[in-house]
Amino acid sequence: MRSYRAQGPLPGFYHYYPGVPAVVGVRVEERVNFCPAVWNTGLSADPPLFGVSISPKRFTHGLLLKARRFSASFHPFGQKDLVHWLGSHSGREVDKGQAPHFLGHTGVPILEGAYAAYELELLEVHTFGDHDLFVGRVVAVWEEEGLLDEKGRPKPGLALLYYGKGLYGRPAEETFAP
Ligand SMILES: Cc1cc2nc3c(=O)[nH]c(=O)nc-3n(C[C@H](O)[C@H](O)[C@H](O)COP(=O)(O)O)c2cc1C
Repeated sequence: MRSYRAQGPLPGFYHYYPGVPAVVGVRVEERVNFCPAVWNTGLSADPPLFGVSISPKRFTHGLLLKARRFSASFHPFGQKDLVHWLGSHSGREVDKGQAPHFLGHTGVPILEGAYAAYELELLEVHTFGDHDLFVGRVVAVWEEEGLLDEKGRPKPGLALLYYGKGLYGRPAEETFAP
């Protein structure tokens, strides 16, 4: 294998991809915005905590601090064009609230078409380098039963995967339970 010493920002810090992007939905008064975040992770099962790492450059960042609640939704690969559009335009320039969505129990906007979504209440924000980790407590869950298997997992081959630098894919339909 080739190796090189890491100095400063890496040209491609993406070797842990492909990842499943979460679409972060946030609303402040009438303003609705959506921002895909592939830097997302479960943090705790009990209580259910989920985090998204968002750059302060994003319009979403300021909205999250104001709203203190947000959604995170997970989408089929068929929605790749929409997810890519949401992730390549800023709410500062376009109204991404025009994307089809509904409001959850807590009033957070949830992008239509998801196989699953969380409603989260913002618990803490921690800065790690050039991104801030927004940690939310899951207060409601939405699931599209027809898109999930009997254990609540997305059906094989369904989820949208992000490979970085504008490349998307989907998982194989073949699965293994060793
Ligand atoms: C698939 C995908 C994943 C992304 N993941 C992140 C992420 O984890 N964190 C982040 O800050 N930006 C991420 N971005 C970039 C933002 O989504 C993008 O800059 C977006 O246009 C910001 O919108 P806003 O300015 O309306 O908040 C991602 C973009 C794409 C396309």
